[in-house]
Amino acid sequence: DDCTIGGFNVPRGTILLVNAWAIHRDTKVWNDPTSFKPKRFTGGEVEGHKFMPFGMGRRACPGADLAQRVVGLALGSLIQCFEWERTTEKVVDLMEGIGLTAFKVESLEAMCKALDIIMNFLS
Ligand code: HEM
Repeated sequence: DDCTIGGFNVPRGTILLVNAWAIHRDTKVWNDPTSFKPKRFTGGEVEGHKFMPFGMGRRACPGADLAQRVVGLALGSLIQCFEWERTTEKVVDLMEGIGLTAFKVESLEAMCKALDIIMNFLS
């Protein structure tokens, strides 16, 4: 049906796209939005509820629980099983590119070496 959202009249049949990118960077919504502050998401702090990488509501991503477990597991395995080094002393450029998925403007180059514990496991 026709409705009003945030003061805007939205006619029935309109396709609405939620700009999660902008919401995630909105200073009215987040304290210091572009800073890396993992504590935002720990201890049930309020800020975590405003994070919506998997969408929200009825059509939210049904794979969110699986994805969050796999991302943590993959990242943890990479950190625990390998020693990582940068290829240069240059400060890592964290600027993101433009597109549908999040990628870096400058690709991250790194060297990794399997730790003994994982070498034993693999052999
Ligand atoms: C880090 C990984 C992932 C991210 C960031 C992600 C993100 C999203 C987002 C933003 C949507 C759209 C939600 C909306 O329309 O409001 C979506 C939809 C969907 N995702 Fe994911 N997703 C991920 C992984 C997965 C996985 C692992 C599965 C399946 C095993 C999955 C299955 C789906 C499906 C079926 C939909 C469509 C839901 C619908 O339209 O009703 N996703 N996802």
